[in-house]
Amino acid sequence: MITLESVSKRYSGKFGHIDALIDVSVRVERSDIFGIVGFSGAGKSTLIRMVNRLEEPDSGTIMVDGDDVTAMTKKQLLTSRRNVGMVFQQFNLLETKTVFRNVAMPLMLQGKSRAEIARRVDEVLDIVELSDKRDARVSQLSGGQKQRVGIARALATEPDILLCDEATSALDPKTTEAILQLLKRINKTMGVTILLITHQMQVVQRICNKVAVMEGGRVVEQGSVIEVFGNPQTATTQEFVRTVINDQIPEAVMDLVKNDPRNARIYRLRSVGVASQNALLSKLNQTTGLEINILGATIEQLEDTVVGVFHVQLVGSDDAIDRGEQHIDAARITKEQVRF
Ligand SMILES: Nc1ncnc2c1ncn2[C@@H]1O[C@H](COP(=O)(O)OP(=O)(O)OP(=O)(O)O)[C@@H](O)[C@H]1O
Repeated sequence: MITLESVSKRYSGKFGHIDALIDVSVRVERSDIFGIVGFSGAGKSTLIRMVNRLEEPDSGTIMVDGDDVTAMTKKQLLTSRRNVGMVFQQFNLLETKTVFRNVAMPLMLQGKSRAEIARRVDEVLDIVELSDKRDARVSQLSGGQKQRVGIARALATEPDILLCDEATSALDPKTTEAILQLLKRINKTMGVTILLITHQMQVVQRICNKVAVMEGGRVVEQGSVIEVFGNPQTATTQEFVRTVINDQIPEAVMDLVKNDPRNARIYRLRSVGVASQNALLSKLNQTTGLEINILGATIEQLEDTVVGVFHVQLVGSDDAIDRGEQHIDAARITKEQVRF
């Protein structure tokens, strides 16, 4: 549905150049909620702006719904943009105009009739649950209500794709959650594909099914949210995942372990689904006779499953611990020895 293939973009200026995107390839399927996460300056905004050609790539191709965006004429591009709604962090609304007027704007630009505009605006205001504010001025609304207007405006032209540029970054946690649930409902009930950029992993955890992690203009990791959260490969991804799933052993626990004179090893285990983890630990104990101490555990829900990080101390002979390791590998649980 949206495919970026080997896209690169360099900004040049007085002080040299910046490679904002380096050989970026991303594939968003129909009905995905695809999150792009990264620290400031990673290239997220540049990437999302490529999809409706607010930015021109230096090289690579960008396909939206089978059409090559980079090869479009101005007229074709205008038509294509109607199919791609955009939601902004700072809302980008006309503050002194009414909610109705703001949402009507893209339809007016399309030359729709007054009756058609009124019908569609009422329809989308109902979707974002803001019908009672139809005639209020935007300046009188709260941040969350403003973002609902922004989403209604983006949906007015009945797009198949919604691009969200840090859509919840200016909102408090409760309002963020309400807006995220609204986006999820729009995705599920209307089948709208959502591509969003964020620096908050919580946003990805709450609503995305796929994620790409960006760093220094490159996509360093991408996949299903469960794959990436369950087994983050790069240091940057691990840092982001850690903001949602704590994978550190509490210091006080570590101190106790350090002073334990017995032969032992500590492992960080990552698993998808709790059942597998629980079964493994009891099996380990039964078959190897190891003493197993859980030093910490974090379990977080992702989509319809859970991802867990467990720290376990295996106490016993080296031979028994080696056999324990084999059981862990056989259970397809990702393990990493924690050294101190
Ligand atoms: N128009 C521009 N001219 C020059 N450099 C730019 C321009 N736009 C972006 N950049 C640079 O390109 C890099 C990527 O910027 P981009 O805005 O895409 O990152 P980002 O991940 O969206 O960051 P943030 O979360 O802070 O918005 C940065 O180093 C930025 O300074």
